[in-house]
Amino acid sequence: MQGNLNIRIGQGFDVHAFGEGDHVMLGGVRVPHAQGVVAHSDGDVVIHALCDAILGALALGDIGQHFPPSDPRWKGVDSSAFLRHCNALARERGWTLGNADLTVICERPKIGPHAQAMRETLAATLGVDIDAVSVKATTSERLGFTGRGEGIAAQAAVLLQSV
Ligand SMILES: Nc1ccn([C@@H]2O[C@H](COP(=O)(O)O)[C@@H](O)[C@H]2O)c(=O)n1
Ligand SMILES: C[C@@]1(CO)OP(=O)(O)OP(=O)(O)OC[C@H]1O
Repeated sequence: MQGNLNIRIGQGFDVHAFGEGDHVMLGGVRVPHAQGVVAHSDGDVVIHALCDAILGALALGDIGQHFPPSDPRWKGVDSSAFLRHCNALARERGWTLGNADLTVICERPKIGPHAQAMRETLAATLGVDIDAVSVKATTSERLGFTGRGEGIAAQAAVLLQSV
């Protein structure tokens, strides 16, 4: 028996096309790369997928409804602000992040060397222990848009638990 423990799950997915630039923001970490991404904000696919997972668990829509791409306030903004907002929505409703499991899908850049920094940064932004945040990566074996190096994708799964 779980007693009075309430839990919610959520999942999120995001994609950005590669474009001009010399780095990509991933999980709040600046990762050097031969290209940047095309986005209204800083284009952090990891944080965007994580925000959508949290919003999904709360049944509160998606990131584009909270931060419309048509709104100039979000132009070039650090996506950590979106994550703090989604985390606050959860806390206000009596939920805390149990854990988040994140997967980055791209051929390049290599994520492994940056995964620990992403975990630390995301855990600090969310106010949770680093053990609650997992960052994984996979190529798509050169198949599809990620395989051709046209863009980068991220998936997120979260569990929220009642405080
Ligand atoms: N952008 C990426 C993609 C993958 N990795 C790591 O490489 C390992 C092998 O990836 P496969 O797609 O061949 O399964 C895997 O363990 C990933 O952690 C990476 O660091 N960056
Ligand atoms: C983050 C927002 C902010 O306007 O824009 P983008 O940076 O383009 O990213 P996307 O993943 O398309 O999510 C929609 C928007 O909420």
